Amino acid sequence: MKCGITAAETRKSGKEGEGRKGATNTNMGKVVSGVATSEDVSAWYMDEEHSVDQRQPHKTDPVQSVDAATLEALGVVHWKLSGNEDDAELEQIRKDRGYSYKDVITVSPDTLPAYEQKIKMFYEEHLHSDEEIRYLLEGSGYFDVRDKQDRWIRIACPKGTMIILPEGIYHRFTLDHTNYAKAMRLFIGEPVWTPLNRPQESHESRVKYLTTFGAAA
Ligand SMILES: CSCCC(=O)C(=O)O
Ligand SMILES: [Fe+2]
Repeated sequence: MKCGITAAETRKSGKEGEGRKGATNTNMGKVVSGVATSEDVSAWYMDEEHSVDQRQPHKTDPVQSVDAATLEALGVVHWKLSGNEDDAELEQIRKDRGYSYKDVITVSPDTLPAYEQKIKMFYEEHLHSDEEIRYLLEGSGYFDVRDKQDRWIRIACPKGTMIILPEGIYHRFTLDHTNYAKAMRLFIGEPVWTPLNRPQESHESRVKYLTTFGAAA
């Protein structure tokens, strides 16, 4: 199901966990069945407790939730799928968006070569010259993205999360307390994973991102 929802729907659906049931999202072409509500995404503004383990949730007190409409305005789109590799909606998204390449990465101390180095690299604030597309098959983790005021938003990605970060957005990734994430990586054509660490203000992908999504909300 597509989790991007309109601001109006977000207002109607009310508190997290009380979303409208049984609605049909007709906006997304063939991927239409399902429920688009605020309970589909769990995202929040991060605290600034730099001394606390990055794998902790880093919620503020009180929690400042971020809805799917806010993420969408940053160019971040996501779906909640089954978590199976042969998910029919996944195949439809791949077809619709031209994701010809796929592989699977398992982020855990036992499976990922140069684990410590990669974990550190994933958590350095960076951007890419293409979308970053991940589909969580097992385990979980957090993607953090910068909002328009340069605040960190933490997006919880449990199994089944399909998330697309747009080209040029500043972001980072961390495992959570489970210390394990198995994810499908998707790409259009030959993949380029190179992280371009901040600052990248004159990089054409950053300029393009700001032109498309940069205007203050
Ligand atoms: C959930 S996938 C692991 C992180 C990753 O591949 C990345 O940040 O590029
Ligand atoms: Fe990245």
